[in-house]
Amino acid sequence: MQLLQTTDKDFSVKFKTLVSDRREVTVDVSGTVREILADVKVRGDAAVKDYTSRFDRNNLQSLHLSETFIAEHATQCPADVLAALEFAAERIVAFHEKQVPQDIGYTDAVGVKLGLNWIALSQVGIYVPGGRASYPSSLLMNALPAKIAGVERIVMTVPMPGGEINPVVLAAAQVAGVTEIYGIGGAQAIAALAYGTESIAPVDKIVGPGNAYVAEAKRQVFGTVGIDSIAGPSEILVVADSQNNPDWIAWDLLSQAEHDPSAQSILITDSEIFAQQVIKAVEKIIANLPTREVASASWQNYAAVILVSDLAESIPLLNQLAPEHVELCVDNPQLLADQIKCAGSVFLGRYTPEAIGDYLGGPNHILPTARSARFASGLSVYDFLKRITFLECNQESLQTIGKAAITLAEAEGLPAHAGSVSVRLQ
Ligand SMILES: NC(=O)c1ccc[n+]([C@@H]2O[C@H](COP(=O)([O-])OP(=O)(O)OC[C@H]3O[C@@H](n4cnc5c(N)ncnc54)[C@H](O)[C@@H]3O)[C@@H](O)[C@H]2O)c1
Ligand SMILES: N[C@H](CO)Cc1c[nH]c[nH+]1
Ligand SMILES: [Zn+2]
Repeated sequence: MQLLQTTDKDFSVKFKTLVSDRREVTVDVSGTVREILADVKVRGDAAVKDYTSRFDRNNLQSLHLSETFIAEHATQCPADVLAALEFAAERIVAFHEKQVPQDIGYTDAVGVKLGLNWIALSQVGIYVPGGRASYPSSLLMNALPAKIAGVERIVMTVPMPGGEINPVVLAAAQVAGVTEIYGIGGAQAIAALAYGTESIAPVDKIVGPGNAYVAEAKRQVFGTVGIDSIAGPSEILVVADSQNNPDWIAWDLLSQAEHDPSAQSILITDSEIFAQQVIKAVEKIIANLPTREVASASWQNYAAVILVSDLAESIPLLNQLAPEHVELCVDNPQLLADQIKCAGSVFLGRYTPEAIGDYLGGPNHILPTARSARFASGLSVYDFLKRITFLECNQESLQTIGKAAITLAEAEGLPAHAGSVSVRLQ
């Protein structure tokens, strides 16, 4: 891992490369994705099957996974794993149930009735990644908030590389009550959900994480359908002082690196000795780790240890990076946490490894990446709800507020607007 010091002359140039929001969106990916989307829009199931054969080495007869297939595979999930899924689901549900918002309804001082109702989306697509690893945890994080919001139709896609699926994914689907499942992934799955095919009816919104192809496909279908946020290749930024065990921090950095060659891991510390200890620990772990992504050159390009003279300096750097996950491994982490403006999710103290949040802390692990935490938030119940507002005047209240509306309509040069109010005032 490269070591950068904020006092170096070229620090700002090097830091800029870490901040680049183009890390996961190469021209190559957006061009490939555009072609896949256009092809699926025209050729439907046939195109989805072609790409699934090419990218997932899976020659599907049917995109849909039958009830029997799901049940047979789900029963292969070991009992201890099923119990852990159920435990995780309980914690995720408990946190997300607290998010359900209240409708608004009141009559104002002049007698106008006003209201705002939260309405669940009717049909959503949830993307469960499955290229390099399988993600039953992402299935729970996607589906449980949708269920709590009251979504009627939840359509899940999950790639099945080589025609295989981890039984734990299908057990998680049963825990979450997801039944409409298609064994497809990547941009072709996003296209099928957005445009529909012969065998998949289109949805209104697509949520969920995925690699650079999935993230780019969600960007490109936005407008045809809603999307949650860009939840692409994982990121972690650890702020740690020298009182930490370097091995613990090294594992934390690698926990996100192992997701993807485009993942990003950054440590900010105020101790050069500690920085060197963590770099060494990372190298030692990588040498013995079976996961290939962490050793890849592209991961190393986006990974760094930044040496600051005071940990207070970490805050402006962090807010610029807007990382998916932040760990604050310091005493009194709340002091730093209160100053964070841009991050997906924050983990406080030395005993809250980010991996706990990945599985069962409670908050959602589907979080904005590629600096989109500047304007977006993690998945929540709100993503599955929309709002409709209501307004009711009576003859008296229209008299009271109508004249100002006529004045504004005339000021905008829109006489029919003015007329539709004034005819009611006579
Ligand atoms: N930000 C979050 O909230 C969050 C949560 C969980 C996982 N993740 C991320 O999800 C991702 C999972 O990635 P994954 O690859 O394991 O699974 P994935 O399901 O996202 O991607 C697999 C699909 O990518 C497509 N693909 C692969 N190579 C391609 C190519 N050359 N051309 C066109 N399409 C291609 C294939 O269609 C394949 O089905 C990781 O990047 C991980 O960091 C993010
Ligand atoms: N760290 C991922 C989000 O970036 C979520 C995850 C699922 N399983 C393991 N990790
Ligand atoms: Zn993870």
